[in-house]
Amino acid sequence: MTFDELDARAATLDAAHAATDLRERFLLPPGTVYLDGNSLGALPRSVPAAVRDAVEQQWGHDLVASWNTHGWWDAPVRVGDAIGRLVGAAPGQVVVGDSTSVRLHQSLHAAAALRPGRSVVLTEPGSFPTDQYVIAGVADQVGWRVEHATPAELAARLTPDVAVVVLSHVDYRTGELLDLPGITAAAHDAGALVLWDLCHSAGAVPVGLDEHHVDLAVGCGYKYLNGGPGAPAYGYVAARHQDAFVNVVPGWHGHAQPFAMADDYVGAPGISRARIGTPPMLSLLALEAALQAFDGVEIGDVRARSLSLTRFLRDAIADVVPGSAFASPEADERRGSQVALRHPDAYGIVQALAARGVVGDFRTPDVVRLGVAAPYLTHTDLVTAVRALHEVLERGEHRDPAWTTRNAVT
Ligand SMILES: Cc1ncc(COP(=O)(O)O)c(C=O)c1O
Ligand SMILES: Nc1c(O)cccc1C(=O)C[C@H](N)C(=O)O
Repeated sequence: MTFDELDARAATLDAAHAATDLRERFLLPPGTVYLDGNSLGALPRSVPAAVRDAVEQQWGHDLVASWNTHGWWDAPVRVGDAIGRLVGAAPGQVVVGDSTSVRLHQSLHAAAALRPGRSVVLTEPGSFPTDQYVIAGVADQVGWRVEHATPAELAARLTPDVAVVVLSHVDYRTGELLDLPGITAAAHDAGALVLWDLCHSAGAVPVGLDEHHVDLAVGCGYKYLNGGPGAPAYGYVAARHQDAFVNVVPGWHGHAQPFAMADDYVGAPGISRARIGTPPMLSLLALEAALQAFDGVEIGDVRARSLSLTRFLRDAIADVVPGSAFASPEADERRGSQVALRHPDAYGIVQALAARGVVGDFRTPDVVRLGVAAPYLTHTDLVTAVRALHEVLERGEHRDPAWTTRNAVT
């Protein structure tokens, strides 16, 4: 296809998907094609005024009364319910606060308490580093052995000593989407629990936590949920596990009667039991405002748009850069919301693209990661990105010596 033909095809697809074009709900710099919403989501238009109000009115004027008058105390569960709608969890099962790493640590300890006598945590090789570190750390603390299995090997490795299976719903590097319903059911057949990391799927892919009887899940607020840098994470505890949920960090916000200031810990009923300490209120309120970008939108419709965009991007790259080595799966049902390419000069490509206003990211050792946050991207944006990629490669911009020094954060 020529670029003129790609432009025409993009225009047709954009018209067909006009109902899910939510670009107006975001503030993005003009001239930028932002393909890194799977690292830091874009700024929703609803956020600045909400943060200003939280700072000036709620904190600055109403002061400590805001814990009651502005609903600060209940925010972790209220915002949890809003996230729950996007990941298929009925109200009262998601709590917001702390980082994904902390929520993972907490959930793993809870899993150990729910499956006493079992000695293995089964996970995948090559998952996001924090997941690997936290799994190893908790395994040391509770006396588990860590075993690794690829998704294809999982079924055979589900022996009766497995306490919990911990997986990323979408792989951060390749964008591979795992079969959450099938794996969850297989784990349950073996008597194990499942704990899903939803960082790269929440807000982009339907998850169906309740529908598929997931036990525990965690995720961050700053990628496809657009909560901003350092947005608090969330944890899901299925209602059926809440009474037996042991909170390894039993902070006072999770106490049944926090203002009784009791000497002994008694966990609150329901999901509040998973609360820890004072949440980062400003960030939590920013996340709550950010979630308004999904108001009136079904996640299935976001997914349909995302699939059209990633399919179009993949096909266009294959067309324009023959021989492209894709790391992300071709089949729609196995691809999350990103297109990842392997290239020996991946770092230089990402830098050269950024110099042209096309922001993706590099993941070691050789991955160009193009995240596709469907609400604020169009097929036409993607032609701009592919045109830039074509020109970078044709002109050798990716081999510019300026790109040999790697930045600390990419
Ligand atoms: C799969 C996955 N898990 C966890 C994290 C992050 O954990 P934390 O929020 O603790 O930095 C990320 C991204 O940073 C991630 O991609
Ligand atoms: N959480 C991040 C951070 O604190 C600094 C820089 C990047 C991030 C990210 O979210 C990276 C992201 N999880 C990834 O998939 O690579």
